[in-house]
Amino acid sequence: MRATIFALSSGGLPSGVAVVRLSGEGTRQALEEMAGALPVARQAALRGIHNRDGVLLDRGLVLFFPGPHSFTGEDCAELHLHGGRAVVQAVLDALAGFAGFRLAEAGEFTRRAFLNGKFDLTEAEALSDLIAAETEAQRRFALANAETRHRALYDGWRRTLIQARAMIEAELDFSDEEDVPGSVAEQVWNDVTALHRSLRTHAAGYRNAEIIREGYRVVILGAPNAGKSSLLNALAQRDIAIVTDEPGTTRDALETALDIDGAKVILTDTAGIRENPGRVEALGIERAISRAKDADLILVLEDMSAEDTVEAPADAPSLRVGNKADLPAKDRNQRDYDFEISVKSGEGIDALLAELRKRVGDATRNATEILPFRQRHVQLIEEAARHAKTAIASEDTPLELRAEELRLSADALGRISGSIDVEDLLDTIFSQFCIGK
Ligand SMILES: Nc1nc2c(ncn2[C@@H]2O[C@H](COP(=O)(O)OP(=O)(O)OP(=O)(O)O)[C@@H](O)[C@H]2O)c(=O)[nH]1
Ligand SMILES: [K+]
Ligand SMILES: [Mg+2]
Repeated sequence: MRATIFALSSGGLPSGVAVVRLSGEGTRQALEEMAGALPVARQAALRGIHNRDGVLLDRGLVLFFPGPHSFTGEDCAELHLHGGRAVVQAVLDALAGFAGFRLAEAGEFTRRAFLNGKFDLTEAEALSDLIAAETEAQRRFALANAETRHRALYDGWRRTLIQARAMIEAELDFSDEEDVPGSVAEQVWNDVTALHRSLRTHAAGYRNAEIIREGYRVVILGAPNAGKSSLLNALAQRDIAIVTDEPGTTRDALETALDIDGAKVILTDTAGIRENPGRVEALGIERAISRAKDADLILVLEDMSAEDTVEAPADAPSLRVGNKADLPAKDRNQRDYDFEISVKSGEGIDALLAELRKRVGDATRNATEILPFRQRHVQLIEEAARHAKTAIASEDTPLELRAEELRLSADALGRISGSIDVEDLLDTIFSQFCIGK
């Protein structure tokens, strides 16, 4: 018999209310013994909750969700307790005393729901994202993904591949006969070629999903004393980085997360870049350059009252920002800035922020599009694309082998949403969930 699992499903204690969730065959027995008779299905009942020796542990709401119409598909229950540590511990201890009961592992409720066909893998992953969501864009994206839209897309593509393979196999079966229409194969390869293109485009959308889920990365780069740390503090509206008039103050990359119009932005302050740095500083500069290479936007900051300049790494999107507009400028007409600001007086900061807003908004606008949103998805899409490509490209290869490539391509797509066997993936996927989910 499969264990009955239980866990505290609500957040940290103490809290106003704590919800302990159960799932499995033993659920009825536990409710009967701990809370008297079983409550009416899906209706909250106020009950005394006892341990197995009949000692009252708490009074709270008890809900019973008989399977299969429950979250996991099994018999489930919720105990809404007073959110004290001792209350919750006593109830968990009592539950652990039933034969065949144990604490749920991370993501185990959702895993059971998946195994019982309550939703597919991408939906399950989206639920985990919904719980992790901190910004509006993350919430919207996760909620839109917690529908069958990924499966619908991938299953549609799989059908195309399966159809193509069927046509090729039909052609093989009839190849001795004279009246096989020769254009069939051509149409099939056109379809697969179009599909291959769609797979590549879809895979490329991952970067957008990453920006929504992980944040839009802005890196501030510049010579020592340009005012990088001052700018970070100004944009974050908090004193996060140390500011002094000593060049080389910041030695290491320093990150902070901002919420800009509902989107997550990771702002990174870096060590000032200069020739002949000290040993620690040199490491900091290396790190600054490596962060800048991964950035969605680099703010190249320059002290307009000083001589030092820094070049942004090629092909990274960047803005040239001149700082210290409050001071007399040095041969300024030779320099060309996108923005001139003074962190000290606040001049120009709003305009810079407006530009940031616009760029972040553009990058996260497609939070409602269907994008791959896990590295896992991209790997499988790329695998599918590779097999499709091999099938298309290898004209000299026997048709049987090309048909096999189409099957492999379809299978890779099927593994994304779990339409085909994914047993081997489940441990990795669900272990990233939280306990009680
Ligand atoms: N006058 C003036 N001074 C500024 C302005 N912005 C920053 N400063 C000053 O410039 C000095 C250096 O500022 P930081 O923010 O530490 O510069 P940084 O680029 O982080 O420097 P490092 O970490 O050493 O590379 C400090 O004394 C700041 O107060 C500004 O807009 N105007
Ligand atoms: K400094
Ligand atoms: Mg600094």
